[in-house]
Amino acid sequence: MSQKNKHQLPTIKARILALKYLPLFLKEIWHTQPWMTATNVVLRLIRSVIPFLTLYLGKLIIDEVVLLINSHSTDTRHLLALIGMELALAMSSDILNRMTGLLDGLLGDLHANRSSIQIMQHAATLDLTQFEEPIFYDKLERARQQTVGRTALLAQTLAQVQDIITIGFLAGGLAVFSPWLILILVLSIIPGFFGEFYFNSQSYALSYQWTPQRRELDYIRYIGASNVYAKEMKLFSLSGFLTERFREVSAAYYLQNRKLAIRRAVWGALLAAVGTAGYYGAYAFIGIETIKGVITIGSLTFLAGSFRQLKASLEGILNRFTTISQGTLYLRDFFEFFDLRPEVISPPKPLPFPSVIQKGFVFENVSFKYPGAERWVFQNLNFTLKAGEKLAIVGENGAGKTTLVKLLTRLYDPTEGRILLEGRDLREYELGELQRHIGVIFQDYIRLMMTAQSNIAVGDIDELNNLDRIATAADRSLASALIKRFPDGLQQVLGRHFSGGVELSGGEWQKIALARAYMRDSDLLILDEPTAALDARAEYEVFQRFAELTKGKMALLISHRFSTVRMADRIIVIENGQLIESGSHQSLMDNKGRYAELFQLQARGYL
Ligand SMILES: Nc1ncnc2c1ncn2[C@@H]1O[C@H](COP(=O)(O)OP(=O)(O)OP(=O)(O)O)[C@@H](O)[C@H]1O
Repeated sequence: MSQKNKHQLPTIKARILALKYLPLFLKEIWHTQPWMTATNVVLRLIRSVIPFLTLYLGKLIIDEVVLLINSHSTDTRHLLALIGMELALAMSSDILNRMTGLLDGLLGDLHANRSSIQIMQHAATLDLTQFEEPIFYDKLERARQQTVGRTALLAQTLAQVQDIITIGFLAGGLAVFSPWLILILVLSIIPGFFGEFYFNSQSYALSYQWTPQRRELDYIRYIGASNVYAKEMKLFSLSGFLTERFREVSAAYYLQNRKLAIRRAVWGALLAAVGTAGYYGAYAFIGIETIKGVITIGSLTFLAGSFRQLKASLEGILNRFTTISQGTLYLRDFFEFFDLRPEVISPPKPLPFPSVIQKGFVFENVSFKYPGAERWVFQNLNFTLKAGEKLAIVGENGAGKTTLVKLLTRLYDPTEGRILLEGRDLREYELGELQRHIGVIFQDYIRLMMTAQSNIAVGDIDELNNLDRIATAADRSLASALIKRFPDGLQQVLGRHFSGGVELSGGEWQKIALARAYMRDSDLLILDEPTAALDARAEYEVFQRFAELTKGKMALLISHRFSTVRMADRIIVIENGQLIESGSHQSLMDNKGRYAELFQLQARGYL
């Protein structure tokens, strides 16, 4: 796979460094729900003492039984008291396990919800440019995908703390008897630990390297099963093409994964055998010491039990350490995603948006190329969008019409030159305020598979529940006739994505989208191909209303339809990144330049 970037692989050092994200993560968890986190920690602390107490009680019980047998006594009160205590411990242990499990689950769910919201909120602050970079998407994908992984990480980290305390007690008990046992113990688990650490690194590396392919698989899965593409999938018989690509990529990933899984299983078995041998070595040693009379039978069970428990806990800790350090690498992706900062931002002391626009917008020597692209979309573009003017932009496909809208709304900033509003650079205004004062309906407007009400309210989402306003907007865009036909009126779910939804035609969707423009009382209204899908009558009506409703306001129209374009006060023609003509429909026709040529072409096409 060509996209495998070896140099991007996280090194051991990177993994250790990534541990620094753990405290940040715990802080996140704490903020998710402080009382739940605190209760969880306290319960785990209590739980961590129980194994030691249980083993010690076991020793006391066996010694008591031996004593009773040897002394031929029938006074079992002490024995029963001890057994009762062990019973109480066993029950508390179970209850504590269930409670911590419950809290882990609840906290995990809360954290997953919280972080999903944080990811969406942060993504919304980022630049459009960032969304166009595959590396950004990979990072976002890893941050998003690991939501479940982070939930597990929480349980693992808390269990780790619990086991470390348990180990402290058990190791104390063993050390009192013989420090050698501790040494045997450590030696028997170290090989297994390194094995786990190594294989976990490999598996993270694999999943890291394959993020682009996994994204591609998700994408193919989506296209292959999407209602949006179903008709083309059928008519172009794309299913075979897509499944073949899916098979190819998924099989390659499977093979890599399988190789690793097999190596992991084989080495895991060998290294575990070393650990088991260590345990039985220690067992033999304790057994011999008991026969020699150095320790009691109760101590034999206590030590053997402690040893077994210690081994299990230590293995747990070491294995968990590798899982946690792997988890922290994903945390790194998560926190790095939040470290991404947008570049298109408001200045520290922004200008207030002008209450009345008098001079309009001026493009001053604006040159622009998309980040990473070679080709200039504009070079030294100069024009003015005057106050109160309705300006249409004409240009062939790819001339840069939509790009111009993106620059006006500061989705991008010019590469060179500047755009002025009332004589001041757009970058001096507060970004959010600027964008709120401009209403844009893009060519590829968002089609929410939600109610008609929500779809129209997109134009000013704060007015979601203002039904009067929504109904008026629908009236103005001719969407109201459509809504009357819906069984659920404004509550009708649009699109076929969810049950009960109705699908709309292209023109019907466009009427809904146009209603958004009337939701906002914007100073500048931009319609990018607003009527492309409308029939001739609807187009005529839409524009009649549009002219009335935007009287005195600025509007920018982008259209390939000259019947639309000619309604504008002024038309500019863009070609090869330059403005080549500008004027009213009549003056441009009289000019007999490019506009007149394109107009004639279209007119002939209609004949
Ligand atoms: N995000 C992007 N990254 C890189 N290049 C882009 C991007 N978006 C558009 N372009 C390029 O910029 C040029 C202008 O695109 P734009 O969408 O502004 O054209 P347009 O005039 O609106 O075209 P159309 O009439 O087809 O809608 C095109 O050559 C296009 O390939």
